[in-house]
Amino acid sequence: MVSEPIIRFRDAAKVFPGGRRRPEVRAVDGVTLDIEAGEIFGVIGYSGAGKSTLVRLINALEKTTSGAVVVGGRDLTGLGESQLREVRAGIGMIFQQFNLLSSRTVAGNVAYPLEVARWAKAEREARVRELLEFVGIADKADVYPSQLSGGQKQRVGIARALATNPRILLADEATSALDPETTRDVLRLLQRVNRELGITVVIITHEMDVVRYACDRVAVMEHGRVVEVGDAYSVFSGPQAAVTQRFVGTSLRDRPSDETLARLRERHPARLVVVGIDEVTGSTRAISQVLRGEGVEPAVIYGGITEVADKPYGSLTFELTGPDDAVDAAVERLRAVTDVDDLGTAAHPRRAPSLAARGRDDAGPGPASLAPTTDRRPGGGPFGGPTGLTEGNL
Ligand SMILES: Nc1ncnc2c1ncn2[C@@H]1O[C@H](COP(=O)(O)OP(=O)(O)OP(=O)(O)O)[C@@H](O)[C@H]1O
Repeated sequence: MVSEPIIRFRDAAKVFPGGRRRPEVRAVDGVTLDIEAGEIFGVIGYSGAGKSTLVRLINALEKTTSGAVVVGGRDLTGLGESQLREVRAGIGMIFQQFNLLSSRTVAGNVAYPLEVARWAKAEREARVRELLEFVGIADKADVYPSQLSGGQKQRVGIARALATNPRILLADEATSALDPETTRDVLRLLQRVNRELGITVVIITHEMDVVRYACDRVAVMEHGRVVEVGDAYSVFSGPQAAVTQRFVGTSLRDRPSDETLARLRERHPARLVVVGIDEVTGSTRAISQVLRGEGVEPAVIYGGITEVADKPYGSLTFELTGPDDAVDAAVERLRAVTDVDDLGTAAHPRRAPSLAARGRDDAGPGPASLAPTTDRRPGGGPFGGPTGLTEGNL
């Protein structure tokens, strides 16, 4: 039997009414989306896209103005406050700013929801110990939050969110205040929460690397709408919506910008081609075999390959040196195995249309409000990112 999705949005909308000077805001605008039990689901979008509002509809911190949100089979529309409390009891949440109680110790913070739920003291203490072990900070039980690092604070946040055995954990920009290494640690912990405890995790983020590293599926949001949804690999290896292409571009930076290309042409005047790398058609092995043809000398001069959902993705820019007809034949052979953007030669440059859209190293940083935590140096995503084959190290 196929189980019902644990979270369903049915044409859900949340409109914040305008005032005398403010227009109304359609923060969530007609979202239809299923999140399956047991998955790690990412919601990605730039600031103001409606991610936080969407996630607040799940635990009924906001109510839909139209449409429906169904959680664990219960339509939240029309539920009374006591029924909503029951639904909320099955949902944990963690935040960017951790939201810990500064006057309580680590153990006191984790115990708090158990006190509210009236657990007996002995059971409470045992549960707190178990949770602190699970998140790896048992030695900090008696310490106050101010004495903890960001990563440790988020571990406390996770332990607290798990205290009452929720089925769903919502993580709203939970790693945005953390450095790349700590981000990875916290995402690994969320993966353990998912795999070992069977909890459905919903991660809200503006960083593609977070989705790339941790999520099974992803929804891309813009202006309150879900513009693209699917498994993380398909969405990021073949981005359809312009906003998704921007996320891929700012994260990977595997393709040369116009400026970089001009510099590359000075040093590499022969035929340049950008060759797509993916797990199916454009494997590096297939590409190497194709290029081993007669009379052509290939050299990698730019590029980046990264992993999306454990599968390779990116592109390499080659300079192909040799007689024109041999190079033409090599380009045709390449086209048979993968996507190719033919940039021509320094003497006869060609502008590849697909370069305009995807993955250029000058792809804009996004709106000014895009948090500056993403390391945008070529080859250096928050997690080390692509393999870093860029101009500088060739
Ligand atoms: N309580 C509110 N009243 C009025 N407008 C709101 C309210 N909450 C959110 N909005 C507006 O709804 C839109 C979506 O906001 P939301 O916080 O959901 O976006 P987001 O994608 O989470 O962005 P961020 O990461 O910056 O929080 C924004 O234009 C925001 O100003």
